[in-house]
Amino acid sequence: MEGVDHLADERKKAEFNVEAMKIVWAGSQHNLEVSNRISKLVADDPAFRKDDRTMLPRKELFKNTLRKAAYAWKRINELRLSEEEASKLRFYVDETAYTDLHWGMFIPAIKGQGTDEQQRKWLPLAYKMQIIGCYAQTELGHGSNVQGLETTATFDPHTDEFVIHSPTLTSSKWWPGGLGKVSTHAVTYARLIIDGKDHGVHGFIVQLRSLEDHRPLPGITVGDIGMKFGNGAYNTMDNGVLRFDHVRIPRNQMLMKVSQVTREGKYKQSDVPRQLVYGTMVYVRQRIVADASCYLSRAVCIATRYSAVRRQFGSQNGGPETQVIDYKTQQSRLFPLLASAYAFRFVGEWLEWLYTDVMQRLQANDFSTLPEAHACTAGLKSLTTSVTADGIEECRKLCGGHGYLCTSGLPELFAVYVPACTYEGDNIVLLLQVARFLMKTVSQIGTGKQPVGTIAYMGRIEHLMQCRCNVQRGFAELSADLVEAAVAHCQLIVVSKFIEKLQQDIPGEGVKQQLEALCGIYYLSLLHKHQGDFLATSYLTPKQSALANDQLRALYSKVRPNAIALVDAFNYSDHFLSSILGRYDGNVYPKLYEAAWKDPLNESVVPDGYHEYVRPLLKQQLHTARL
Ligand SMILES: CCCCCCCCCC/C=C\C/C=C/C(=O)SCCNC(=O)CCNC(=O)[C@H](O)C(C)(C)COP(=O)(O)OP(=O)(O)OC[C@H]1O[C@@H](n2cnc3c(N)ncnc32)[C@H](O)[C@@H]1OP(=O)(O)O
Ligand SMILES: Cc1cc2nc3c(=O)[nH]c(=O)nc-3n(C[C@H](O)[C@H](O)[C@H](O)COP(=O)(O)OP(=O)(O)OC[C@H]3O[C@@H](n4cnc5c(N)ncnc54)[C@H](O)[C@@H]3O)c2cc1C
Repeated sequence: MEGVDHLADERKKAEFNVEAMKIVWAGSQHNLEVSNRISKLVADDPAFRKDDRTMLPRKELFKNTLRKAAYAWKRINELRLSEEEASKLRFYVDETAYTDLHWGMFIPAIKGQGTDEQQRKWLPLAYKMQIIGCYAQTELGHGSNVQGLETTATFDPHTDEFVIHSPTLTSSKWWPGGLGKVSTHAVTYARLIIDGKDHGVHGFIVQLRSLEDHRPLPGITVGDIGMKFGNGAYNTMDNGVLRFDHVRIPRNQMLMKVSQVTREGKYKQSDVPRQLVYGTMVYVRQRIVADASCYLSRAVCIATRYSAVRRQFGSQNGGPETQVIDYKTQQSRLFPLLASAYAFRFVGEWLEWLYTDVMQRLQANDFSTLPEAHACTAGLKSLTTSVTADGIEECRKLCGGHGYLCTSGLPELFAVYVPACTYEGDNIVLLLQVARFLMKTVSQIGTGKQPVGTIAYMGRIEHLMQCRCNVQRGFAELSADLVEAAVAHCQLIVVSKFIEKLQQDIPGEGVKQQLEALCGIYYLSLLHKHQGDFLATSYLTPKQSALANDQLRALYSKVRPNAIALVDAFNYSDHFLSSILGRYDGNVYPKLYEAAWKDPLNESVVPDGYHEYVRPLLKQQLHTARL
């Protein structure tokens, strides 16, 4: 019934202060306040309706996204929202759009790789959205292999310009978000050619479309690459294709913080690592880790609330059937994901600190932690997006048949999220980077260079030092095993940061105890999943492994009465969750039934097509029956 909280009894079971946990999840009282205010602003505004997305044809869907982005920008300016509040508003609008790349990559690329003069010129235009940018790196023929990109930027000393060109079909830029129909400019990655010499991949600001009539500029061929996975989902984004036919740009539009080209055509490499040209990807990868905890927590919130509402089997003497959340199988699938959502939240906070620290060190020309930052951002992006994508799908399955309905919110959540395993770096390619970092660390053990930070534990690998085995032995041959080692390394980082979080002062009655239980579930579920490795290497005895499993089950029982309160602490509105199964009030069945009749297919009792295609069939069958 309307107005009744069908989960009230569950909420009464909570053994901790939910409001205090909301602050832990938000990161601070201030963050919680801003989230509450902006989330309500969006939820209360019908202009931000999103329950129709999966039913709109693509052109209508995309125009609707443009409308929402323009309206959001209007509200941001009317309300004079800060950058933090504006970012929160785009988050709660919850619709992938060209603005993600304008704010999330185009601007960071200029800030990270542009000179002060270039930043002064371009950032004010971008902040006012007087230009709209995208990040055009990937090509039809190359994405992972950045050094294999084919687009060229040839310096012309006669005109002091670069000539940007797409020499082959495979050099066509392909995938950049916002490129297909909206962006007026791109940070484009191309091979710098001076006097016939190839200096490798560098970033260039290139205008693509007229600021007067939005038509492509001379030499520019640009469009959308077509429909992607799922209805609605990522089809609100205009991922594009772009070709250059000898497009000329001024020399000062090469991003020159990392390296420069003088008027005379002399190439100068600053005394900074060339990898800083990859800096924008590192920035986004660390943000994607925080993003993963948001997506995973949304799916877990839906599946947990529905698991408490859903009853199936187990009725005693006509009493109520058993809540499916009480089945140990349901708990063993759901609670590790709940624990992972919290774990990723905390490792995301730490990674943001690591990234900020590296950026501050770069200011002082201290590049000592850049390799660790690359390995951590690459590895944790890979780990958290893989677990989150698989976790959203598991949450769909945890909801049985109703999880497959669009009104559950889970199919679209999965379709929107799953490319995160690929963009900003294919997850396996990134894990290979971590593996390379680990092997390099091992090769340095015994040379006096003690591992520190997240690899400090490797300093204790005595046996590797003694055998001095050829650590470079067949990296390619052993790469699958090395990828598993990389995953384990990243999981250790997540566990370590969860434990470090618990060592902080955490206010609120019972809050720390709940987080300790979730931390235990996180690492014991990993131990259970990988117990073969621990047993094979004698790190665990069979008895210890059995004890760990017993403790894991005991922790499930400890979390069970708090499960609903633990997902309430995510503080997601019904609008943001956009899920009948995940409604705060648990009023699922009446709302599912109500929603079904709103489907366009039910606008007519007899479906279009009956008279052309069904009735003749029936009549034919009737005729046969008479024979
Ligand atoms: C609340 C809101 C949150 C919002 C969240 C944000 C969400 C926004 C997402 C929007 C959606 C989509 C956007 C998507 C954008 C994109 O996909 S952009 C394109 C991304 N492409 C990639 O990631 C390509 C992946 N490939 C690479 O990174 C490199 O090519 C690779 C690292 C694989 C290989 O590098 P190479 O230079 O070829 O060579 P290698 O020999 O391997 O490395 C040499 C050396 O350099 C070190 N290295 C490599 N990369 C980095 C780096 N990024 N930083 C620092 N150091 C780096 C490497 O470790 C080697 O060092 P060594 O000492 O010699 O071992
Ligand atoms: C939704 C979406 C949005 C995107 N947005 C942007 C954007 O805004 N800007 C942009 O520039 N790009 C963007 N991209 C492109 C994205 O960055 C690339 O698709 C991604 O980096 C993967 O590269 P790839 O497609 O070349 O994959 P590939 O590298 O071709 O991967 C194919 C397979 O090969 C494997 N593989 C590749 N190399 C190795 C190796 N050395 N060893 C072992 N296995 C290997 C991979 O693991 C994978 O299994 C986007 C992509 C998507 C899906």
